[in-house]
Amino acid sequence: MASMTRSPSGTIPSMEISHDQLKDNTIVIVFGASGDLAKKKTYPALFGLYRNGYLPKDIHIVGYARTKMDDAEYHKRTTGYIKNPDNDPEVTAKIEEFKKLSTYVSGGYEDAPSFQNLTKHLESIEANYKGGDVNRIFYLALPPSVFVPVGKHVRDNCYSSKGVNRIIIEKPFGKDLDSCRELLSSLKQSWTEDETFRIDHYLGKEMVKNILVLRFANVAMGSAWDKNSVSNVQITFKEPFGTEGRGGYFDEFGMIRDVLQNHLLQVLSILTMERPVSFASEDIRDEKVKVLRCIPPIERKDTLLGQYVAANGKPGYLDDDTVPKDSVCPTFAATTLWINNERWEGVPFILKAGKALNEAKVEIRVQFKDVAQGIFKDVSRNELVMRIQPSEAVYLKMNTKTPGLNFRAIPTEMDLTYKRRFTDTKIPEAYEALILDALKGDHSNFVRDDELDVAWKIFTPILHWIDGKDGPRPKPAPYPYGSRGPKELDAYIAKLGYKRSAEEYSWPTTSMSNL
Ligand SMILES: NC(=O)C1=CN([C@@H]2O[C@H](COP(=O)(O)OP(=O)(O)OC[C@H]3O[C@@H](n4cnc5c(N)ncnc54)[C@H](OP(=O)(O)O)[C@@H]3O)[C@@H](O)[C@H]2O)C=CC1
Ligand SMILES: O=C1O[C@H](COP(=O)(O)O)[C@@H](O)[C@H](O)[C@H]1O
Repeated sequence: MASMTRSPSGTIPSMEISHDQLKDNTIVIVFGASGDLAKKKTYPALFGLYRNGYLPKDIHIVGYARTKMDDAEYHKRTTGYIKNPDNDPEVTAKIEEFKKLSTYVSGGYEDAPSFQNLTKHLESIEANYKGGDVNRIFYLALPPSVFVPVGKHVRDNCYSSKGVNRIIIEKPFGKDLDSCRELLSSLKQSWTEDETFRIDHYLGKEMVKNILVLRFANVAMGSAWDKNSVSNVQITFKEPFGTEGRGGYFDEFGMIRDVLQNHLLQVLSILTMERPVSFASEDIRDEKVKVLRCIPPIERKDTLLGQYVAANGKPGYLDDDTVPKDSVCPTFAATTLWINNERWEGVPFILKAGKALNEAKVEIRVQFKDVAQGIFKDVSRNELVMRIQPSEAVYLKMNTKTPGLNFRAIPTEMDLTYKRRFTDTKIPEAYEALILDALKGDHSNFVRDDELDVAWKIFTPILHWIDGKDGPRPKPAPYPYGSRGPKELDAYIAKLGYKRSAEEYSWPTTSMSNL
């Protein structure tokens, strides 16, 4: 458990690690090493930690999957996404070092002998470790359908008898409330809560972590943080690419399970929870669960679904060979959540996410209420925007007098763009931060089982409707690849009280000659 200390500045508390931190004799085993997550995020994050000296001494990484690959192919796949745009020789040399400590074993997910073979490989590495315990971190970069057999086989066949064992599993944790409960209880038969780390990588993102500080270390922010000041909140996830080649996974899960039910709901819970007693993981997660319990299940009338179609030379969702031709799987979803507590009653929280949209952007937009009418008529509303990615930023849209001899209000902003404000800071990738947390044994930024239970309660009825469990499946509205989403979106948001700026808003500079 983490304990609180004062930072050198004496202002923002910092965390002192008193977890079971792994320092040496540790192997990270990546299951699903042939896959998309492994190549795009897990291995680049492991490399980032290695390069900066954060991994335990004598670390080894063992990839495991069914695909047969030789070492050259394995290293090509797992280092292909490591960024080195200028071919920096120091990075190139580190990549070569990294390859030397990474090996691959091929095997199945359902049969004991495959896992026994993996253990032999682990033991051959550990034979060179100098005395003491040997620690094993099992990272399941796999589809949820194999979490249970892999979790069980690893526990039965690969568990280190003299050292720390930890298992990291990826979202989505099940497909609905019942399957999540089943998944959790099956895994609990093999792994303790302390050994289990359920990743939602949005909890590792810098700006998501910053929400706690922005809210609770700023009196000005705290006092405007409720239904008296806030009109509506939008949490938006936009990706400019489709599901190309991932249809096998995506078509079964859809946009709500892929992003809304986990990433965006986590953001919402931190944005709306009450002040935790401390930064200790259980205190934070207690508050998140409390606020989630105030949210009733989403209603059909509060949901807008979409699916992208071919446009701008790009294929539609149904054109992908891995997708059934008649699929009604939503690749876009907007839903509204209501929090029935004293602070938030009546404020709509609009969660929207889509693939194949016009830009890459994840942001939180808190729109405040209209200013009292009278001397100011039709001035724009204040908005606090927290841009999670790309280019982390927080800006507050405010009205200011136009400079000069007139007396007119125009929208401007107070802007904290990280790149400008923190010029020499490298912001860690979410997976770097989370893998390091797991090595330290810190659960603060991982998902607790009761959080999942309440999260699925909110989403299960709407998902069953979309899955066609209680009637015909709803047909998503088509939207062109590269567009802003279904054409119904603007009306959907406006109905919930969102008002666009009265004046044309130009950011970050305004030319007075255009006014
Ligand atoms: N991709 C991403 O950006 C992100 C993914 N995730 C999560 O990570 C997990 C893995 O995702 P991702 O890497 O994209 O998925 P992949 O489809 O790439 O699967 C990973 C690997 O698992 C094996 N696999 C695939 N399908 C099956 C199956 N039906 N049964 C058994 N094994 C299978 C394959 O390895 P082999 O056949 O060689 O054994 C594959 O290379 C998912 O839970 C996803 O939600 C989370 C965040 C981001
Ligand atoms: O979990 C997932 O997240 C990624 C987006 O992650 P990001 O860190 O790049 O925002 C998404 O593409 C994928 O579909 C989903 O499974």
